[in-house]
Amino acid sequence: KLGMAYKKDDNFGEWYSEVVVNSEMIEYYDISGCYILRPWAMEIWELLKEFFDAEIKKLKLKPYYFPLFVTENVLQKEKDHIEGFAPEVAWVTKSGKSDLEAPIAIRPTSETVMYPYFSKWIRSHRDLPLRCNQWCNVVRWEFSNPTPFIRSREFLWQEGHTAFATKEEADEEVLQILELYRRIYEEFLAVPVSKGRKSEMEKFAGGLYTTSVEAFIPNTGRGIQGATSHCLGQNFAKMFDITFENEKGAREMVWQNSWAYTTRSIGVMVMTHGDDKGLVLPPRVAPIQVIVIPVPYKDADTTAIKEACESAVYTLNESGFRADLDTRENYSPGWKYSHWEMKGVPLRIEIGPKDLANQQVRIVRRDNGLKVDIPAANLVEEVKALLDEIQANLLKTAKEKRDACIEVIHTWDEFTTALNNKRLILAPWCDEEEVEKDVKARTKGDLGAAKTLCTPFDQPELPEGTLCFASGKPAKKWSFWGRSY
Ligand SMILES: O=C1CCCN[C@@H]1CCCn1cnc2cc(F)c(F)cc2c1=O
Ligand SMILES: [Mg+2]
Repeated sequence: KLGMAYKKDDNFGEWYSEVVVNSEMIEYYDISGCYILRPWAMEIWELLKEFFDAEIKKLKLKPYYFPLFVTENVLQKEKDHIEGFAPEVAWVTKSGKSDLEAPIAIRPTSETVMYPYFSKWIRSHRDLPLRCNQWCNVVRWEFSNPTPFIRSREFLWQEGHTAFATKEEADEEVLQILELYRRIYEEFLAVPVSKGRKSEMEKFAGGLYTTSVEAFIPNTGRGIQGATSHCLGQNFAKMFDITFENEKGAREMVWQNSWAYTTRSIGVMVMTHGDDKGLVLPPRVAPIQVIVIPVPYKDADTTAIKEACESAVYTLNESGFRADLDTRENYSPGWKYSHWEMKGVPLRIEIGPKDLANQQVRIVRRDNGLKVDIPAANLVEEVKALLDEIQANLLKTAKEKRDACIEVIHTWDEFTTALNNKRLILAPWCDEEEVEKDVKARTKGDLGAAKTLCTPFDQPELPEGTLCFASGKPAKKWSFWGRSY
């Protein structure tokens, strides 16, 4: 079956589920909250990984792989930050018919797995910095509505865990990694994000401070955390006794960071760019950037047409583009156009008898549907220019749409109105946690409460005497507020 049953602006949830399945990214699985990631998704994950891995190698990160399992007592070690998460932890309690001596947890994150060994490996300042990254899956048995890529009980991520002798080094790396996350979203996924700091209430409880890149989904009016980079301070060093002998022979605790992005990033891209024909892929993450389709005619030279298609694909691949051709005899050109539009391929090239005769090809853009006939001789430069333009256009369009959703407010009434209008709210705040809790309580509802998303590093001017929208106390900063995923 071709074409979408749901429209993005009419029924976003159904539209999204249909797009991820029809584009062959996701297959639903018989365990709720678990999904099969098919090649069209995994190839995107691998393109992102290729970029990120190369960048963190420049920052001297080393690849590790730690076990999937954590013992109960080790997991419970970090009491306060775990107890809030306890319901999400998945446990192995049996092997075969027999019970295990003690239940074993499946990692929901790897601090407690790694840090006992950081304590063992770090003795002297010469052992620092320690820079560890692992690509793996994690399991969090969440109960809120599961959504492919966005909220699943198992997901793929990279988790970086580093240790430094000084806070300055840790602070610097937190921001270096956050910039890589911004690049993942804006330069690859063409999704605009805001860099900022989480509030004391929203930060990782086990850490010192949390920074994040925040995206926004206009259709639902919800913010979504794109990635996160924490400075853990010396909290985990204290808990796991991770100390080093400094140059003067004195013992000190290390300063640590941890940071991650996940397969959720793919879902944010789908939600941002998809339309009523299906997926729309930014070229830099498109597994196929150009699909070439022969358009045979009753008495035309089908062999010559096919050869022209093959040579176009060859030329594009030789020039470093991900091009492919669809010569399946059992599907019509029209069917193929819809199929590859559903899969979000940025450019389609059609070659028929007329194109052959005129030594040209017809190129069709997926993002805006524009068709251009170009001389076959200019194929590579035209394709490059079009792909670059599509990449830039997708980010620009998404940024304009997101910015159009931002509403600056100054009073409680303006806040609640903006919230009901699915806006991304920018509000002056007194930075008091009690007020944050109060806003959550006052906005409770079946759509979820409003919360702070982040305090953007890029702060607008805060005029003297500006009051907090919720408490009326002197405002200290501008923060993004809204409902979230
Ligand atoms: O967010 C990151 C980046 C990568 C490494 N971890 C940090 C903090 C993760 C915060 N977090 C998040 N979720 C959790 C869920 C659990 F079931 C659990 F036991 C613990 C946690 C938990 O610690
Ligand atoms: Mg969670």
